[in-house]
Amino acid sequence: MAIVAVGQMTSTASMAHNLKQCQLLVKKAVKAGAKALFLPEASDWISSSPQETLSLVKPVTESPFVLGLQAEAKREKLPIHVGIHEPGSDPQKVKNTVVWIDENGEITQRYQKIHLFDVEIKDGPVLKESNSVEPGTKILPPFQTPVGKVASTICFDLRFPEITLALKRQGAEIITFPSAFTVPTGKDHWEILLRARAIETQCYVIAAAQVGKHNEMRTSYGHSMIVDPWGRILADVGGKEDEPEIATATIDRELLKKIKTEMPLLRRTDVYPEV
Ligand SMILES: O=C(O)CNC(=O)[C@H](CS)NC(=O)CCC(=O)C(=O)O
Repeated sequence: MAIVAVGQMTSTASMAHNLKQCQLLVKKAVKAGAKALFLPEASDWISSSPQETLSLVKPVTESPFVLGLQAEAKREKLPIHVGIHEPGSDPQKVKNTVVWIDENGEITQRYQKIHLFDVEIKDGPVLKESNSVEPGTKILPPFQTPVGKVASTICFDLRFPEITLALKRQGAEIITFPSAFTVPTGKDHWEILLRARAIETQCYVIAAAQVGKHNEMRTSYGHSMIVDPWGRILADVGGKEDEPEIATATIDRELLKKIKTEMPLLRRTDVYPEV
């Protein structure tokens, strides 16, 4: 049994401001007795243009945001899972990644978002993530942590059950979706997708989300959530842009085992292909 914390915030283009918000979330997580803190996609910044993003991006070893969070993790002995940007192999592009910073402040895992958010919704969001982001090409195998076996995905990946089913097959216990969901898609899809992923994988789902107004062009839906392997919502931070907030829940290894034993989801790979 371990307590986990999910953190919600409103990143802007100021890395210093965003680090301050994360430091507050670390403080709250430590106070709540959490053994790991999960932060949103693009916690380091949300910009208003690809040009701005390119002007901000730095390798992790030179990013004041990442270095600052590593120091927090080390000081508090608190692992942190956080969404950031990293330089792409093409100098005109960045990587949208999530890293695991362990309790010693070391980056020990890294996943690069594989599905990019390119949408043109009438009267809704028009976003072309692939203009500035280079897609990842690999699933990161679930990794052991003090709170259980964690599997990383990012935001729009949530809509592709293939990745989460693959992670389930590789032994995931906790599937994470650090996100910055738009308001129109969030209000109709966010909760149902998170609960569906939890139910079909029989895993805990931890989804840290950006909330509120980042700039003139971007607003996020919020509702950071922790869902149990039966699909029940254990925590929901809500949709208000206030001061950075956390919610916590307890990861129960026995419940993971119980649900898998009581309702084995045996695949018919003789009928359809295994993903
Ligand atoms: O731009 C950054 O720096 C951070 N990245 C994001 O905010 C990404 C790409 S624009 N957002 C999403 O994937 C939202 C998905 C979504 O809202 C849905 O699937 O409905």
